[in-house]
Amino acid sequence: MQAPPAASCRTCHLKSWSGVERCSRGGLASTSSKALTGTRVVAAIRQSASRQAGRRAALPVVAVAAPERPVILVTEKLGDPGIELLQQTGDVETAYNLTPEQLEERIKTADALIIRSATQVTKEVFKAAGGRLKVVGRAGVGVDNVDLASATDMSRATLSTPRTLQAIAYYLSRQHGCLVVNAPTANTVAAAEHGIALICALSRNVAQADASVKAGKWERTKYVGVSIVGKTLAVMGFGKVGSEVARRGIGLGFEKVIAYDPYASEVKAAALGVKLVSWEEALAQADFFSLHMPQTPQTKGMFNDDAFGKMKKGARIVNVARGGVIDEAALARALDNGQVAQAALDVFQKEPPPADNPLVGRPDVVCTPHLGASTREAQEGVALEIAEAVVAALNGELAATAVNAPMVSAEVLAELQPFVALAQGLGTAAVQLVGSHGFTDIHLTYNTSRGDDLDTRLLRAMVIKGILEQITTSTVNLVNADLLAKNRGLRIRETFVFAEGKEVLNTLKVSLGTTDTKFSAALGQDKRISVVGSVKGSQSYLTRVGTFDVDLSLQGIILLTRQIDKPGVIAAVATVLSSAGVNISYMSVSVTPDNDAVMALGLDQDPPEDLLAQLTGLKEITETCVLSEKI
Ligand SMILES: NC(=O)C1=CN([C@@H]2O[C@H](COP(=O)(O)OP(=O)(O)OC[C@H]3O[C@@H](n4cnc5c(N)ncnc54)[C@H](O)[C@@H]3O)[C@@H](O)[C@H]2O)C=CC1
Ligand SMILES: O=C(O)C(=O)COP(=O)(O)O
Repeated sequence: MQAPPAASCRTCHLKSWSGVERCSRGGLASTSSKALTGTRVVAAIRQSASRQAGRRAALPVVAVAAPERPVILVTEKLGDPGIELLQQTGDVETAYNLTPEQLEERIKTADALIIRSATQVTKEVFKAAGGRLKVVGRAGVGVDNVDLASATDMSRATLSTPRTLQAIAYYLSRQHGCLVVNAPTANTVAAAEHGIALICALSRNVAQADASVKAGKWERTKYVGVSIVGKTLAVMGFGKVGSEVARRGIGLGFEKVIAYDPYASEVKAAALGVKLVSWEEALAQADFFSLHMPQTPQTKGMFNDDAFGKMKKGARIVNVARGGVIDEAALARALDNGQVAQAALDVFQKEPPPADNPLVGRPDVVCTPHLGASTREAQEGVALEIAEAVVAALNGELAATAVNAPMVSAEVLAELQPFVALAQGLGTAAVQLVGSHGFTDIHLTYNTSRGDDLDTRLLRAMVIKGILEQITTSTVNLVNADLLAKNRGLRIRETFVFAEGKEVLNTLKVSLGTTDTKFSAALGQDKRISVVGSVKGSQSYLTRVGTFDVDLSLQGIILLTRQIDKPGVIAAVATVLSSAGVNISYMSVSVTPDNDAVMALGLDQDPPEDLLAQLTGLKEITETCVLSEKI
């Protein structure tokens, strides 16, 4: 078979032979843009000589003839400036309110798809696209309606990457597949303004009073409100939107604006005059709650019976984030018993909410139909932001907001592949050791034979991914990792410890700048949270937590216990676990000369809360911490 056409990289001008691949120096080959103006790159797999010989090898793509202009399908209302920009590049087709079946039909002839929050881009949609779809543009922040794994799988299915790269390809997304890009900043202010609008509407019964007047009534005593002055506002989730709400809350006259966000920077909060507090403090102190955390496994249903029960009686709640962070049935109960006085909801567990939603019909609940991002200005902003990103993606360029962009050259991928899971696992483990006050910076120490020649972009990105994806909606990749960390006020420092031998990486240490930890043994001598790991065989291992040596695979669930080393303690822990039916797959114990010990146990399942309480109830156990799945 003939080699595909050569093309030169825009960055380094070296010849590249793949239309959408990066060259070895990280630049993009220029055939992809050419391909989209004159030909279309399709995922035709070229069998290499070595594959025919029974081995798998790197498989380039081939350019074939295709229509001149790409087809861009827009399935939700997009601002005119965005449409105009897209029309300069491709044929724009708008088709709103498609059923899933209609979308699956239309997608077959699309090169790009632009959506907002209502279009579900499922596995079936990617399958139906048959490899033609190159980019999905989300005109807004949340990409929870896009099946990112399927965007990934699609490219794997069509391009079958070499076996040794599959794991890394899974993490980092494709060189040849469907990109997903979003517009994460242009609607921040709009969402914050909507939060403020709902706070005001709630405190003065604006919506209910309006409906009453329009119904011919004049109920002045029924709609007496409450003042904002003298009250405390708790901003729950102090990211882009939350911090803008806090800034505006201070201007509105709230006596105190506090924020709960275990991962936010205290410096950033203090600069806005906001005090970061713990979850319990926020619940106990606030009169108004404004929710701005993403929906993640950790935040799902976090406003439940227990949380409402800890609030001041008569608290008011506004949710412009995601419906799933509130347990809707629990909120209805809290409203029934007066624990919560009123709520204003822009988002719902299911949208549009079904007829039996327990909140929508209530007079003490104000609802808007997911309008947070719906201002003219924000929609123009996201339309332009997403159009630019989609055009760039169609031209084979990287967008800073790419959610699954091409990453690094195949050579670097291959070399660093064993360490990718390690870097992400250490980031995930480290952040789970942080207490409620967060951390200020990340320090990475590479013990490597390459010294400072080691290309750390990928590993650094994976550590940041491990950390940030536990705490934000952002999807982290090589392109945006440093920017996302910087935006959160996180400083990153890297140190190289030169090692003898040929190992690319002997150990990686991730240390977070804080003394606030859920597990004090995780603090190193420098009083920072630190974890160290290495790769043995192809497995990632956690080898040190704070000053304690451990030896445990970084997969699955890890239980850390700190204890006084005495005969019988290990057996007592094992007995508690086994009596609860929790299987221990592996165990390592590290003891200091003064009998201070840390035990690391690999568990087959998450230990229930009461089991941890039982463990800390044992006289010799001083603390416990669980590093959960997704490591
Ligand atoms: N209603 C609407 O139309 C809109 C809704 N949104 C939603 O608003 C939310 C926030 O968006 P951004 O501020 O842009 O995201 P962001 O990623 O900038 O901020 C999210 C913040 O939540 C914090 N967080 C994570 N886990 C937490 C936890 N367990 N407890 C407390 N805080 C936690 C993170 O540390 C981060 O600071 C997202 O869910 C987004 O989808 C955004 C725009 C419009
Ligand atoms: O950007 C977000 O996350 C939003 O929730 C806005 O959704 P929308 O674009 O208005 O459907």
